[in-house]
This record gives sequence, structure tokens and C-alpha cells, in this order.
Amino acid sequence: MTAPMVVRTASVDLDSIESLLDLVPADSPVSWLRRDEGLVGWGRAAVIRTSGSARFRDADKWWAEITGRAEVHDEVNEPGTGLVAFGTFGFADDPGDSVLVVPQVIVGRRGDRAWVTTVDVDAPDLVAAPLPRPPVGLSFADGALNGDAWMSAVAEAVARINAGDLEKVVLARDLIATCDEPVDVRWPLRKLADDYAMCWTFHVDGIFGATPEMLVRRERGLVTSRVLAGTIRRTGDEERDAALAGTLARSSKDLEEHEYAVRSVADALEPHCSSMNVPEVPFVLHLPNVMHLATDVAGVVHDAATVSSLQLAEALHPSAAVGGTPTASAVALIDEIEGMARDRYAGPVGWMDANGDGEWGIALRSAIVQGDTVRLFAGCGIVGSSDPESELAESQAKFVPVRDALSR
Ligand SMILES: C=C(O[C@@H]1C=C(C(=O)O)C=C[C@H]1O)C(=O)O
Repeated sequence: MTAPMVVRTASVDLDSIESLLDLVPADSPVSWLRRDEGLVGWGRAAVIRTSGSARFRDADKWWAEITGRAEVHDEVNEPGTGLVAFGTFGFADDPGDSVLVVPQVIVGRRGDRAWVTTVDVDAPDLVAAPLPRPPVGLSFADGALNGDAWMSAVAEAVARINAGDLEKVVLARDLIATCDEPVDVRWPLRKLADDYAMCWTFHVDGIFGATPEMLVRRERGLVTSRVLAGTIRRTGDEERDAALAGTLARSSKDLEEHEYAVRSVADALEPHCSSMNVPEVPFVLHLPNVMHLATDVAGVVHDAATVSSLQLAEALHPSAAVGGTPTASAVALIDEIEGMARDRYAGPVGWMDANGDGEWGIALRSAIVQGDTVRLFAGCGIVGSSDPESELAESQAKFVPVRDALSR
């Protein structure tokens, strides 16, 4: 048995640091940030890679062992202090690996508090790291399916739905970006955190993005989930966008798609909650590229002592926002007609502390970087009244955040 990890969390003054990303060196960075609050980290103190249907359980068991024998000195005691792991999980049982990683250094900020946590290393000087270089020689190419082939898959899904096989399915596509040199992920991360400050800007082990969708957050016995489904593109003209937001809020196609997603989350959370609040009417979430129907579900959990936030994420995944309804038929149809492997796209991504509290977003508006290649993903909820051309346009709008973040 190896020696226990020695973990120290101390308060720090970060008033002069605008973005926590300024501190992050190029060596294995991780991030989970929203409006400049959250966590960043670097270095690797411990990591587990797992796959298959037991991936969540494997990771959770490993985490219980690690936290059970760590020696923790925490002078801050906030959610996200002490020992913290960052994770990314595959959408499907296979292919693709899932990872939970404990960085050597984690820097956190929440309200007016800031802290640094070190794991088996001395506290570093918190100074701005050299800036990342922008990607050079960027070009884009179709992924597994070109636009026409993907629209045929959407038409097939619509036919299956109208034949009564299922109610909703989310179909995704990929886009391949190639550069002349390996991409420094901190470049797109900085741009995403700037341009999509209302989203969660994440990076764990090669998957990065700015997701607007929170699968599950648990903090001190309170659980929340932000469910999205139903989308309209923005035009950039404020008056037109306000009218479009009204159209979205009244669109029966989008409200139907949304209702499936909210139901799937509420049903999965219910067994864990002693009370729940599920709003009956969604609000419209405005992002720079699109607007979504959104519902914030909240509940008080009764099993925080035995069920971690990662186990809650497992129970919720895949919600109808990224899978469909009913889940099993939708996932089978995705496998049959989507024509690509999702890998960790649309899987849970986030962090968890030693109490099992944490935040798990859905890895959307995301991409996987590997050396000089970046694979971008976007998906759309399909119901019986979906139109393939509109869905293609919607998928293009969903590529925009990462696409723009890769450019200079
Ligand atoms: C699947 C994605 O987004 C999901 C699908 C949505 C929709 O179809 O309206 C909206 C938000 C997300 O729940 C994606 O961004 O790739």
C-alpha cells in the first residue's frame, strides 16, 4: 500500500488575478469555471482510467479509497476545498475511457474566498503563467457524416418516431479541426471563459468546452440540475432575438422536447430526494449563439452520506437532453444511425470533493483535443415534427463556441 496523500488547503489572496486560467501552466491543466469562480488545477497526483458499464462505480470506489486514507489539512472548508478529483465519463459503455484525476495543485475561488490546495507537493507561487499560443494553420473538415448524410439520419429518426418506435432521440455529429502544431488547450479555454461566462468552461484530460447544462450539482444536502432542450438560433439583432425567444417559449415542438428532458431528470432524482421543486414552465436561457428552453430542478437529498454526486450523475445519465425517450430505444437508435462514436461528448464532466459533493455538467459545446487534431461535437433533439435542414443549422450554431475559440 502506498503512503497516504498529504493534502493542504490554505487561503490565498487572488484579488490581482483576473481569471484563474491566467495561473494555469501548460502541463496537464484542468478547469471548471463559471464567471471566474470555480476550480483550476495542474499536475497529476493520482489518476484512474476505466471504461465499460462499471465506469462510474469503478471511479467512485477508487475515490472512496483515496479519500479514506488521505491526510487532509483544510483551513478553508468550502465545497471544493481539501481533496478534489476532476472527472470525464464516456457517453456509452464503450468505446472510450473515463477518467478521474487528482491534480497536484488546485486553485479555487468562490465569492470573496480563494484558496490553493496542494497534494504531495509544496505550495507554488501563484503568478501568471506564460500565455498560450493560438492554434496555427487551422482548417475544418466533415467528421463521420457530411451534412447530407446527417440530414438523412435525422429523417430516418423522424420516420421511426412517427412510426411509434420512440418519442425523442438526440442525434449528434462531429467536425474535425486540424492544425499545424499541437493545440494548447488553454487558448480555447480562455476564449470560452470570456465569451461564454454564463456557461461552465471545462477541461479534463483532453475534453474541453463551455457547457450551459448542469446534469447535477450537490452541495450540503441540496441538489440542483439545469435541464435544457429546445433551441433557437440567435440573429444578433436584439429585437428579433426577443421575438424569437417568445416563439421558442410557445413552440409546441420545443416544449415537447423539453418536457421529456425535465421528466427524465426529475424521475431519476426522485428516489434520492425527500422534497423536490420542478417548475412547470421553462424559462429562456440566452447564450451568445443560441437560446434554449431551460428548467432548474432542485431537491433536498436524504442519502448524501451514502450516495456521491458521481452516483447521482450516473443515475441521471443519459438524460433525455442528450439521449432521448424512452432512454433504451433512443440509445439503441443512436448506436444504429448516428454513424460515429461519441466518446466522452455528452457524458458527465466535472469535479467532486471528499464528501461526495460536486458538480457534474454534460460535456456539450465541447471537443476532444489530441495533439494537432480537435474533434468538435454538436447534437440536436429530434421529435416527430423535426425538420432535417433546421436541425443541421442548429448543429452548426452549436459548433460555434468551440469553433470561434480555436481561432485567433
Ligand atoms: C446535444 C446538445 O445540446 C442539447 C440539445 C438541445 C436541443 O436539442 O434543443 C439543447 C440543449 C442540450 O440539452 C449539444 O449541444 O450537442
